[in-house]
Amino acid sequence: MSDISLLRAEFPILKQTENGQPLVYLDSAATTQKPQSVIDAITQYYTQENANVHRGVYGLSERATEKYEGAREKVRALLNAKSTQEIIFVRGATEAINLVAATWARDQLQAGDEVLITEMEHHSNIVPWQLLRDQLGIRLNVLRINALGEVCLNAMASMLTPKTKLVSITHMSNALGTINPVKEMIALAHGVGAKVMVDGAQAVAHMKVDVQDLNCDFYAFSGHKTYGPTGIGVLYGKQSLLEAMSPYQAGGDMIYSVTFEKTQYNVLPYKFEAGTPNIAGAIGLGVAVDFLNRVGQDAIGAYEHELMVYATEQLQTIDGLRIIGQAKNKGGVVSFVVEGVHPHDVATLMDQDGIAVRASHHCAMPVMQHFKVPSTIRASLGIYNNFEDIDRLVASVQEAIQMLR
Ligand SMILES: Cc1ncc(COP(=O)(O)O)c(CN[C@@H]2CONC2=O)c1O
Repeated sequence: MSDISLLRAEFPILKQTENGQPLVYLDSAATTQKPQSVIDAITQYYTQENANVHRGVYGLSERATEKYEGAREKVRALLNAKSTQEIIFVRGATEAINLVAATWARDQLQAGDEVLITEMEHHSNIVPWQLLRDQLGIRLNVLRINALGEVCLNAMASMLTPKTKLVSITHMSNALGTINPVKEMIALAHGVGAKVMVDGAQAVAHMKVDVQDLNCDFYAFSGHKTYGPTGIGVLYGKQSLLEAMSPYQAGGDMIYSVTFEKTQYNVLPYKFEAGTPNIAGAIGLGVAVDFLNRVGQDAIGAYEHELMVYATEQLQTIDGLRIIGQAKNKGGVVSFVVEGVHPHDVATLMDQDGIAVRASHHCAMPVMQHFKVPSTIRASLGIYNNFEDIDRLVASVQEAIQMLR
């Protein structure tokens, strides 16, 4: 692992204080902080390279297009996709999932067909399928989690039927930290002919993702959770599926020719990229990919795992504190509740100590229902966190509890 103190120095926001204390940022599952290289790339685009892409026949536009499409190639390589035609730029994981629901699913699913999700999904991988259930009459089946926050492959196999047409699963839970055995889950789903969408929002910044090795049909992630800017994300899709899918949004750039009688759509990936894209965001994402490649996704995940284990051990010494989510295979997320005090009150007091944690249902209300809690306090890790951050977290939790009890 690269020198953490040198890596921390690349993140300007970490130099500031919060309520007079050095900031301890422990909400990377919500959004990661941005390295100076990403910030500089966006500034450089707007100060030296700004032009619309794909259509200009002048140097500025050609350079902007080169940067934009260069970012797409970086993402292709990061995911080990076969072709840049399989890399669609969207706003984030939410839009990626909604795009599949609005196109592939609406094209392919009919009343009585089944979609399988897990109990640990983020709302962005629950509600789109509920909308289709209510509109198309499909069945939405839910693979339950156990007391540790894990799914069971045997239980999944027993829920798959010839009517299961889509399995949509998170790679890593934002609320629990559970890392799912997605490769095995994909193989099980393909065994009954179902396609598989993987929500990778919490995975790409923490582990190497190889979409060909996984053999997933779709894979989604958000740039802002991978040290990139907000408003840019990626949908990977197998080219054969994307070719057959109806367009998602209609307008400029997604067309080849338009008459009032008929429109011929553009080739991939542009068929799914209507209108002026988030050019600066994509360029920023490309530089974030450079950062991930320089530090190493698996190295980041391994370091965060060490911090997570240390944080769990330290927090568990606190009377009345219960860790929510104790999967054997777990990423850099520690969710917990404390008997007799509300998560929001604890997090609010922790903010006074300069500690930034999330107190919420984390857009995973079914997970909260499963564990019978209204919300949790969640500390989620990034490459810039260190063991001192964990010590300050634990001390601040202890102090907040004493004040509240
Ligand atoms: C597993 C998962 N899927 C999808 C999303 C949606 O991503 P976008 O908001 O980028 O479209 C999130 C967001 N995570 C939330 C956002 O804030 N805190 C969280 O844990 C997520 O954690």
